[in-house]
Amino acid sequence: MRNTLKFVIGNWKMLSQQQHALLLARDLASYCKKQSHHSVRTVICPTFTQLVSVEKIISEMQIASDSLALGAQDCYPAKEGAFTGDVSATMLSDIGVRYVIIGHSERRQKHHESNEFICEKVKSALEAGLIPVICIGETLAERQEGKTAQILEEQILGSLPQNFSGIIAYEPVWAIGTGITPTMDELQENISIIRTLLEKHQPKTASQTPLLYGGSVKSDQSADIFSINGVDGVLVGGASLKADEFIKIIQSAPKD
Ligand SMILES: O=C(CO)COP(=O)(O)O
Repeated sequence: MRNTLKFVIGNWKMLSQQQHALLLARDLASYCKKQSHHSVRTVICPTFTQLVSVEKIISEMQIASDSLALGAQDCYPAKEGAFTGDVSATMLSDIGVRYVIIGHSERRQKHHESNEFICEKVKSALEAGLIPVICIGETLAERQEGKTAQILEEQILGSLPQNFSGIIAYEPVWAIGTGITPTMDELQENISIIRTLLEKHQPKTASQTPLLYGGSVKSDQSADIFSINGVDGVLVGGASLKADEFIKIIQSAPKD
């Protein structure tokens, strides 16, 4: 899977109002319907309240799921129960969601999510048949203290269950929403560190694990990011909310 398939995942965060979300989904679905190759998989992750209507658009337009798929931004690690305000992975799967972002730094920081809690979410997503997209990455302070490799190792060790199967997104916290991206050298170095850590801690599945980059990805540098050895895709925030910009990013992915 790693060598050929490229992922372009749009994380809409809590940034899309309903009307905008529906228009965006329609535009992206029309583009993906015309795509003749299936070596690029686009995944869009609207907020919970928009999942059903976006799923309806994708299914009514009969888009092949290997071209455009639906993702959620989080899930709770229990099948059901008295968890006010939460949504389980099974509930997401039941409405046609196929991917779920887990452990985004905005949740790690603003909702105080620990690696252990994230690991429970990953397990529940896998049990529900969803493909988890686990976010890892260092803060600016950790980077400045030279702790990047240590933090990445702690996150990989703590957030991933044994024989993990899913996707990893490297999102340096200081690059999210700031317009700043790592230099290509720094990105190459950190991608290599993550690959080595995966081989060490997840020896059975590391070679099959797609590794994405996220953090201020725009269409003018996405081709460079794709050209980095070991990068299998991008996780896009702000730029995924504009159809033309996001489509340019999809187009910049190498096609086999
Ligand atoms: O957090 C991100 C994707 O999950 C990145 O967001 P931006 O692309 O807006 O920096």
